[in-house]
Amino acid sequence: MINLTNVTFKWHKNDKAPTLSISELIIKKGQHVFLHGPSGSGKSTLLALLGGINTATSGDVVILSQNLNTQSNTKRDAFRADHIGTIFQNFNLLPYLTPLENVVLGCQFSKIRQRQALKHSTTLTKEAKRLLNALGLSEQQYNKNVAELSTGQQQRVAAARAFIGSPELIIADEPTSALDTQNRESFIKLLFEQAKYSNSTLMFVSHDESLKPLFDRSVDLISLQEQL
Ligand SMILES: Nc1ncnc2c1ncn2[C@@H]1O[C@H](COP(=O)(O)OP(=O)(O)OP(=O)(O)O)[C@@H](O)[C@H]1O
Repeated sequence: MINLTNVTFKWHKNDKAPTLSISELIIKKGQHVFLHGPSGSGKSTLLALLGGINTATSGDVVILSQNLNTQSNTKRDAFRADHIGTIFQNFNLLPYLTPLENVVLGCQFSKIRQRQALKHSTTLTKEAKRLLNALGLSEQQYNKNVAELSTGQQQRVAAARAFIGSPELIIADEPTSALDTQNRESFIKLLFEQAKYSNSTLMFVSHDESLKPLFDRSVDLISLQEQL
């Protein structure tokens, strides 16, 4: 599913040392992976490589048998729309759309994701409702102004948007940092249920190591790079 080989990444050509240097990282399909490491260790940088937002300075970043490092920006954008759902730390919801519209938007740029969504429900709106319900947002909130939702409610909308159309990879960058421990755990369990339902691999980043036991596998970015 994910296969990184001899990957280095420098933000600037003249940087003395790379921000990331990973000899090998293999993630199997369907795994729920907890990626952790101290602040500044490169977690978000790695997620940006996996999502094809940035490309490695050297090495291969292969996702679903496609080497993102040899693809054009346009191809990587299309690949991301078709195969990757992202839950951002600050959620990145569009404030002028309702929660329901925000979720449908998650598959607007991909025919593949739309087709997948329509396998589960008869319309995209119905599928968005199914996901919002499964992720714990009550129906009264579906057509509200997004700006009027609490942090926890916005997080559920962001997760439903990532999952619509069952992308093979879900990338979640510190999505629970604003929640208390109990809400964090229950939200993560809902994420796992959806990941299972859509057979998605989950890459979840957090500082909070107490969450580690909930996951199938944990990757410590510092030790990963020491394996060089
Ligand atoms: N756009 C950028 N331009 C230049 N350097 C950057 C950029 N973004 C991040 N960096 C640097 O890359 C390094 C890794 O940053 P990154 O955000 O990936 O770490 P992180 O582990 O996700 O940190 P945190 O846990 O604080 O979010 C840091 O030294 C940071 O200063």
